[in-house]
Amino acid sequence: MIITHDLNEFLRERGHLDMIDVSFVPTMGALHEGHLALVKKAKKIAKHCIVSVFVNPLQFDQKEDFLRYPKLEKEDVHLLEQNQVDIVWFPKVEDIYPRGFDTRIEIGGPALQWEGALRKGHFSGVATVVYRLFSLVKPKFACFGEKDWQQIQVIHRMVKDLLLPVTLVNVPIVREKDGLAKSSRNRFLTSEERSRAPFLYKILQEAYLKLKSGGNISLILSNAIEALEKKEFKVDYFCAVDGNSLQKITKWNDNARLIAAVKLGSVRLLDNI
Ligand SMILES: Nc1ncnc2c1ncn2[C@@H]1O[C@H](COP(=O)(O)OP(=O)(O)OP(=O)(O)O)[C@@H](O)[C@H]1O
Ligand SMILES: CC(C)(CO)[C@@H](O)C(=O)[O-]
Ligand code: BAL
Repeated sequence: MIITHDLNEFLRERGHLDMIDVSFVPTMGALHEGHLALVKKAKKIAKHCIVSVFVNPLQFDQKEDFLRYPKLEKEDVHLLEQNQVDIVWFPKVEDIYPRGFDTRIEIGGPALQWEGALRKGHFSGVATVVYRLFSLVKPKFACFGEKDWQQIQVIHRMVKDLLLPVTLVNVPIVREKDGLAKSSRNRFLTSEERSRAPFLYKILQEAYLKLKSGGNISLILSNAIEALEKKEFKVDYFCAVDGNSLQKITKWNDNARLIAAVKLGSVRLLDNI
């Protein structure tokens, strides 16, 4: 496995794979089984797999969130080595945003609500970094996790609208045994919060089953929110939406998605079903 922090070295090594199928997994590091599911999928669909590890400053609206984002380079390299990745690239900030860089990608539609409304500039930061990474990596395939459902829809919109020559592949959510969606930020839960955290998925599942069997959407959602608040989750949103446009729906259907973001202590949990 090639491990590089140097853009020129990365491009040289990438050049050696140029004529061959390459899949790409962009990450922010502190890798766990969720990321590894993306890597495994990437390895299945293409001959070579490239992983990037870059904590993108542009997508953080809270400085403290950026500063405390876990950095575990040695452990990440070890996990990727075990999974036989071809290249792991740790870009430097100046490689992604060189002096004078002054472009932002702004996406409408699926980026406007939920995470987009609550985290100012977040999806513009995500889209801009993903576009830059795609330009440098030139992958045939790129894998993204369904844990960040809205992010996937935003990136699909960008790829479609800007005619990017990449095929996006979605990977289902990987969960802990108790149902909590794996996430790098889970490590910041206290042990008491960690034991309460799976309640979010439990409530999502219960609401989903009721919605699927034709129950009243607004009643089911308000009961779910009430149950979460009773357990002292601060609910940012818990909503039934169209799975692609992320617009609220009033009637459950086959393309619907239940999405949620809640705060538990200092951690924001994202999940969907
Ligand atoms: N539990 C999971 N199941 C499937 N995919 C996941 C999971 N966790 C993260 N991913 C995916 O891995 C990619 C990189 O995500 P990222 O590095 O931000 O990790 P993360 O665990 O989501 O961290 P955090 O949400 O705390 O920022 C994204 O496509 C994300 O959706
Ligand atoms: C796609 C991504 C790597 C862009 O920084 C990030 O948003 C993430 O880890 O989901
Ligand atoms: N995993 C999504 C990226 C973020 O929360 O910043």
